[in-house]
Amino acid sequence: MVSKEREVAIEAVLKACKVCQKVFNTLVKGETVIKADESPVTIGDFASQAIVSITLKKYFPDFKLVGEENSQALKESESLRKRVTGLVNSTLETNYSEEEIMKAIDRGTFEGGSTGNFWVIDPIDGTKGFLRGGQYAVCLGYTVNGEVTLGVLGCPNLPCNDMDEDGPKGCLFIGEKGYGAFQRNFGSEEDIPIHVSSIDDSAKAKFCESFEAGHSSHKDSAEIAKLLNISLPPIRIDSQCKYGIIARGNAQVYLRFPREGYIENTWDHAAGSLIVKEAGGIVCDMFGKPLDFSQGRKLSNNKGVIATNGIIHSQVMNAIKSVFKLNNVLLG
Ligand SMILES: Nc1ncnc2c1ncn2[C@@H]1O[C@H](COP(=O)(O)OS(=O)(=O)O)[C@@H](OP(=O)(O)O)[C@H]1O
Ligand SMILES: [Mg+2]
Ligand SMILES: [Mg+2]
Ligand SMILES: [Mg+2]
Repeated sequence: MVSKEREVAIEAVLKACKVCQKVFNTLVKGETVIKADESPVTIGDFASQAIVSITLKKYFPDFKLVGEENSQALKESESLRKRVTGLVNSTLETNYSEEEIMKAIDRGTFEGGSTGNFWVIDPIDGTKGFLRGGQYAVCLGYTVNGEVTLGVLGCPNLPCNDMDEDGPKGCLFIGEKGYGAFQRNFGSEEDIPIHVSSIDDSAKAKFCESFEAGHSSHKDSAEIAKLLNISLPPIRIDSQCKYGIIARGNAQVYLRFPREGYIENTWDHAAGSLIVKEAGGIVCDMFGKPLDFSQGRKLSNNKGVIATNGIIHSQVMNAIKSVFKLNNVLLG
């Protein structure tokens, strides 16, 4: 059975991907703003969040949305406001006012929590990757009583076939609780079932991690890979595309060890973690605890993220334990 939420999420993410691709080809200096946490946000992030919000409202007028972005920077800049409004209207073939666009973006201020139904949007995950022409993803999750039940990732720059850079690019990953995980290539309507890799020997495994060492310690992951006898170099890509490549079996392990004190945002993990689980994998934090999406806008009960193909999960967790013990870090 295909839920209405799933079809709407696919429509929203595809339209948002379209605007991101449009922005990448026309982005000029001054259309990127640096936020208080020093991360970048572009007119693409704002336009993408507005498009997802408007699309959700069309089908679910009372929807609630936890979104990464808000309209503050647009309130302060007429040129950004005009540009985002123009992008949304040209993509959706609509005629919304600047105020309506900002209101749509600000639907994303919902605080989340453990009850009721709400959506979770990262309009561009991997904004730095997006700016670099690398990997990024539009990530939309749906949460029921604190649990993610639907996830759609739109990955415009990801190769459709394995990691073949010379072949076609652009695909969606779709996961719905209890119904498995699928890949749909841009321009196609076929949902191809995907499954995690069946590799059971960690020495043959590949792992992936953040492109940015500041987002996840490359040094810790290299030590863990060594203990697991992994000899292949890591796949370093931005965004939740990492969950996508675990889900379809291009890599067996995703390691994420953020700096001390960093708490993950729900929108950085909601959609991707469900897709890996529905593809047969396991997702948890660095202590082995399941990701807890019931705590509001952040994963306050978790630290770091580990995703595996399931088969080698306990080997990976044991390697993590011994490396962090060696480094005198207390594991809870
Ligand atoms: N210090 C720190 N530590 C860990 N994670 C952080 C940190 N700062 C930001 N972020 C979040 O990381 C999101 C980018 O995803 P990745 O880290 O997987 O990709 S990459 O590092 O860009 O390769 C990125 O998502 P976007 O803001 O959507 O790009 C951030 O939410
Ligand atoms: Mg960001
Ligand atoms: Mg993000
Ligand atoms: Mg983002």
